[in-house]
Amino acid sequence: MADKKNQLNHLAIIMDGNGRWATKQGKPRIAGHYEGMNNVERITLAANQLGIKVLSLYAFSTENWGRPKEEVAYLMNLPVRFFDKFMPTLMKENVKVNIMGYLNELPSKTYDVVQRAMAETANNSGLILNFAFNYGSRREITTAVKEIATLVETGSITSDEISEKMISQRLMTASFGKYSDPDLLIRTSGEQRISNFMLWQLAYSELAFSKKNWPDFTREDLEKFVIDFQNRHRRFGKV
Ligand SMILES: CCc1cc(N2CCCCCC2)n2ncc(-c3ccc(F)cc3)c2n1
Repeated sequence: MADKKNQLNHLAIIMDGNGRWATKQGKPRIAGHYEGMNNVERITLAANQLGIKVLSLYAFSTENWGRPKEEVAYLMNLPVRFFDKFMPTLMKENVKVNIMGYLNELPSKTYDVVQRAMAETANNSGLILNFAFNYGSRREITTAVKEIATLVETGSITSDEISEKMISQRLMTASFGKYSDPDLLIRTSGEQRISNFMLWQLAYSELAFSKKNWPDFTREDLEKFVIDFQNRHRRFGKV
């Protein structure tokens, strides 16, 4: 009997190669970020039509603050431009926006627009578009460990009661329930690194890499990766 196809419920993407895309076009790096933003919309709609339930996109890591301040300033305004341009489409396609990260560290204008986007789409029941924004996985796990250590210190729980489930429930993906862990991670640009993205959640995820830079990654590319994933034999640590 043929293996049954894997169900792709949660797709994660590290959207890399935007600066390189721009350089190849003889344009400034920020032109790559802008085109990368437009591609977020294209791939979000494609993922929604493919029946994917959660799409996690690594937009800005806690390490990205070290980039040139002009570039950071441009990036901090991208969410404003994204929602100005795409919120009507997101609402029409019933997409629910979630932002995971240390949002209280964002500039107030950026913070306000991401909070408004989550509020406006809160009742949508389609694909969850989950932006990792000022997010870092080691910091996320460390925060969960500290919370659990406090529970032990105060006698609320014993250390024997600490479990993987207890840690998972204290991560920023807890609200996704059975879809909290990506089934597949795609990274574009040819780089093959995880870069402190969803380290706990990716424990059993399939990994795939595209040599294309993010702005060039198309719906057709996505469909090929989805078909490849469906035909993989997933092991979850077993033979
Ligand atoms: C601030 C980092 C950043 C970079 C970025 N780029 C640039 C680099 C990555 C490739 C995609 C385009 N995008 N694209 C959408 C957003 C976005 C983030 C949050 C949100 F609520 C709505 C939109 C975005 N954010």
